[in-house]
Amino acid sequence: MAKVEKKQTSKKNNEVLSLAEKIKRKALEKQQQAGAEESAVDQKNPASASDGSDAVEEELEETEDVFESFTQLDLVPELIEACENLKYSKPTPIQSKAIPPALKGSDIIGLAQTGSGKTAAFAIPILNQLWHDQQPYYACILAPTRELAQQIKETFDSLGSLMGVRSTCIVGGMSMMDQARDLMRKPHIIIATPGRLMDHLENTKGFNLRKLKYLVMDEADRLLDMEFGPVLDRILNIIPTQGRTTYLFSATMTSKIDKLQRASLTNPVKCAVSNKYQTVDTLVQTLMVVPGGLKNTFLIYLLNEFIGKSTIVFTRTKANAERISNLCNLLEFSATALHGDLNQNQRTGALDLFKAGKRSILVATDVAARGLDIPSVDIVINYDIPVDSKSYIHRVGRTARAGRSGKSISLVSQYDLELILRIEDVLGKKLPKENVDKDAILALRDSVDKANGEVVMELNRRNKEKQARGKGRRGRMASRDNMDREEH
Ligand SMILES: Nc1ncnc2c1ncn2[C@@H]1O[C@H](COP(=O)(O)OP(=O)(O)OP(=O)(O)O)[C@@H](O)[C@H]1O
Repeated sequence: MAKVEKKQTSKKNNEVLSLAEKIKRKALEKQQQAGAEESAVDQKNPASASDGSDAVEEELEETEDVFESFTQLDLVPELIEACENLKYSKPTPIQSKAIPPALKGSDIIGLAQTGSGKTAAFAIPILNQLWHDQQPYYACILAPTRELAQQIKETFDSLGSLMGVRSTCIVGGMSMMDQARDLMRKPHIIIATPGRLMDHLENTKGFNLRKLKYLVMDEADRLLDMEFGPVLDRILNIIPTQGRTTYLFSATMTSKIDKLQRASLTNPVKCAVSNKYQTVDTLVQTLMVVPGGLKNTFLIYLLNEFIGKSTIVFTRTKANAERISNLCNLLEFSATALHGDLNQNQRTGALDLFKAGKRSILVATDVAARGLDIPSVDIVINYDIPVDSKSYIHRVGRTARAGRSGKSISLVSQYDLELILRIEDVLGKKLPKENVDKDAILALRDSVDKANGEVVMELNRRNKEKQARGKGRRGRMASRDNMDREEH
């Protein structure tokens, strides 16, 4: 019996694989017909893909604080050398704006587009001061997701590599015991997600932040929103206000005074490089209007068009991320999924595979929307349009970072029209429509639908198995530790 089932499954798999071949061949033929030349022109001159409606951009705020090198910034030599080692030839605009007042001891509200070097803008002044005043638990950096916290730690470690800086990452999903041991080693810098930090403040003997000198909220608008609010208030109540410097950084900042007051800033200096929800000029953003029931087909068509490019596909739900990732793999695109239903090892593993180029497609929920810096990402596809316009800004900001070019395409169904209008409103421009060959897309429909059916069946089977084993996560979902999932 088992053998028959296995044979049938393998027959089905073969069928789907040959369909995959067919899909790829068709799309490649189409691509060749369209001519490689055209796409080369678009890549060299990304603006040519837009309809020109985005030509008028509001002027950026004054650029008087421009520094041509880090040596002009009055930093300790160890930091200047670390910047050189990282190939940072000169400060980015937000670094030029934020570092001088930060070195003078001001609280800072830093606003600049995605990928513009905000992490170093707050890390450099902290490390510079730490050099003069080495103390354990000197600075605490809060971030909304575990992966972002880990990445910020890596930036502190490389910038502080010549200074003997000790840092530790305190995030959910990892062993409390190991983290308590790391905290007992008295690191200078703690990078944490709020829920897990609070757990340690309450439960880890000998750990407190009474002498904290710097508090940074990266992705501050997210940390100050409803979901993180209560735990953040508790953290802010515990740590000292006297003698503490506070930095808030984000690409999208709340202007609500009550929210900012919550962070108890003292005469903050506003360092804004972008003066509204702004995306970078090197990013080409388009949309595709997708007729009902054709989203998967449009997506597979696009992935074929961009075959070999490093792509992030964003979905609204964990289930969609899992399904799309499986669909891609069944059709022989190399994909991996990143969402909050995976355990931390799986999450880290998926991200590592994608970063190392071992998978060219990352299918993710908004857990990957903010902060992640993967310079190789060429394309962002919004399979589902985000409900929150800010999320759109952060998602598309995973490409076109640090002056590179990149492209984002949003798949817009009839139900998303209002959302996309809101996003266009926030961006202050219309998103041009992608030119598509509808016949070429429709030719893929049956094959993609069939493959999707296979995937849905398989995932249902796995879910039933999981339920039978009683491994539902529902009970754990509500816990504070899972707040850094960044999913609703
Ligand atoms: N002065 C510099 N010169 C060159 N590259 C830099 C400089 N400062 C930072 N970078 C690089 O720019 C990239 C983006 O930096 P970072 O991740 O800090 O951006 P961000 O502004 O925090 O983006 P996001 O809003 O998406 O979190 C990183 O790869 C970083 O190493």
